[in-house]
Amino acid sequence: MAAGKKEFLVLENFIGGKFLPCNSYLDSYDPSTGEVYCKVPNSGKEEIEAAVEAAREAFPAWSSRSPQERSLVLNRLADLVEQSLEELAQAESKDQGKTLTLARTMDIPRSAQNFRFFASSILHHMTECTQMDHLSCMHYTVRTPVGIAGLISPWNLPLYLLTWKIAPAIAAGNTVIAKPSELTSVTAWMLCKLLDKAGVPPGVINIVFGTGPRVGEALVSHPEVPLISFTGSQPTAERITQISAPHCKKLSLELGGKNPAIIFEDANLEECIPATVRSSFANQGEICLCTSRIFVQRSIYSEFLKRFVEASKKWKVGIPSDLSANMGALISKAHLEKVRSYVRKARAEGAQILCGESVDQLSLPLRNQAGYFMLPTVITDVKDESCCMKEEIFGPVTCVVPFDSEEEVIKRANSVKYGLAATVWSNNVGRIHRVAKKLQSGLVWTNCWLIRELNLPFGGMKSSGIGREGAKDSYDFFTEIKTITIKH
Ligand SMILES: NC(=O)C1=CN([C@@H]2O[C@H](COP(=O)(O)OP(=O)(O)OC[C@H]3O[C@@H](n4cnc5c(N)ncnc54)[C@H](O)[C@@H]3O)[C@@H](O)[C@H]2O)C=CC1
Ligand SMILES: N/C(=C\C=C\C(=O)O)C(=O)O
Repeated sequence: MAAGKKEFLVLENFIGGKFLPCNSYLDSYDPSTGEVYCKVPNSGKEEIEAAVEAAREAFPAWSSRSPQERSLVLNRLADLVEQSLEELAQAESKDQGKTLTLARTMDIPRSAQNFRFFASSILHHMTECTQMDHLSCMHYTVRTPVGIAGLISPWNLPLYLLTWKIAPAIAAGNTVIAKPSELTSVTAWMLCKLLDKAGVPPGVINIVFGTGPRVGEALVSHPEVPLISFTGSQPTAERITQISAPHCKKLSLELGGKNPAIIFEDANLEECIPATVRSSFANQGEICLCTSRIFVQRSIYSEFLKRFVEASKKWKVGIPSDLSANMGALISKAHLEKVRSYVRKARAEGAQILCGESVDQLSLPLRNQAGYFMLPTVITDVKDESCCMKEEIFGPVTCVVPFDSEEEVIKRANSVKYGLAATVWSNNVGRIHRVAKKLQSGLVWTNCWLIRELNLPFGGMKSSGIGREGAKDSYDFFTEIKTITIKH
């Protein structure tokens, strides 16, 4: 390398158990500095063809292994991810912009847990049997892996969401072709280095890097990939649905949210305020489960707002390696501009910006001043019809509005196209059950946020997606069911 010339981390595709270079590469940025630091393969149809061939060859042997044998491999992968926790967390934080603390305590531990969880749950599935004695018949169901699974994941929780798809797919006996987001590909590439040691045979997990329109569409439209699991935005899901429709592919779509927090006057504000700050701003607000509409009962509205703004101002934005930071950088310049534009639109509509963007000053070290940082921003005096109350912003921006009655708040909470996650804060158990049941939301957390039970269904209603993931739901999705009738 010539003096003064910058060295980049150069990723390679992983196909058939081998790292393979690509003809062209994409720039990948460090969100905390705005500088290019990594080159990501810009793959296309050719690489998908090679991956399909490898996955097709690996399928008969892998799908014939017993669940116990596959479970051992998944457990070894979990061990290896845990052993590489620090290295993976450092890489995830640099690549995505999230704090090192969050990558260490949430992203990477959960990635290991995904493998360990499905290593266990695959051992416990049962099928059904019924009898028709009057016809001397019995009927039973069998489940078989679907084949080659196409897995497409986003940039907000890169390894966490990728492994949430890979683990159940291979546990059920499928082989996979995964396409991580082109914005955050590094930890997926690092995972490939662990596969051989874990005993994953060549071709069982193939990872192909590149953009959605090029390599993503080549994967989705491939006739030999009968199943697509996708997490990302609603417009991309629409496109995937269109492309896969002629092939009648199985689809699981985990999409966005416009998640309400409903705070009744009997809520414990000591617990509710810090939890709602976290649910609004964790991971820079870049989690599909983040709160972005806070409905507060009028009798406690002023007190809540004052305390919530105070707490939001203490949610520290810092460089990702700063262990005292609560929030790092947003994913990209384009995304930062998009999130900021919502704050400008709110102001133009007459809303008040109580803290954050355009109100407070962000202080950053010199080398991070071109990074994609933004302060946690709280908006009020905003109408339910405003785009800030309707559209997914996917950044550190949350709106706080008052409400009067239970009936009214349910109606308003349900008045958006999304239906992913809600939180309800109250000490009245009857009210909690009533409200939770009436909310159009795949997940409702009461008096808490983001406590995950991986056994139970995860997914959204309305434009938040199709299908559910979890122990039984993922098994159902990644297998085909057949009913067999025996006359005896
Ligand atoms: N889980 C969620 O709710 C997420 C929501 N978003 C939302 O989406 C917005 C845009 O973010 P993007 O990164 O552009 O999300 P996206 O939905 O475009 O990207 C997600 C994944 O889909 C792939 N992809 C994109 N176009 C594709 C296509 N035509 N065919 C196949 N794969 C394709 C991408 O390469 C990436 O791997 C964000 O501002 C946010 O509002 C983004 C990421 C996650
Ligand atoms: N799908 C997303 C988050 C999932 C979290 C979980 O399974 O615990 C997302 O942010 O896109």
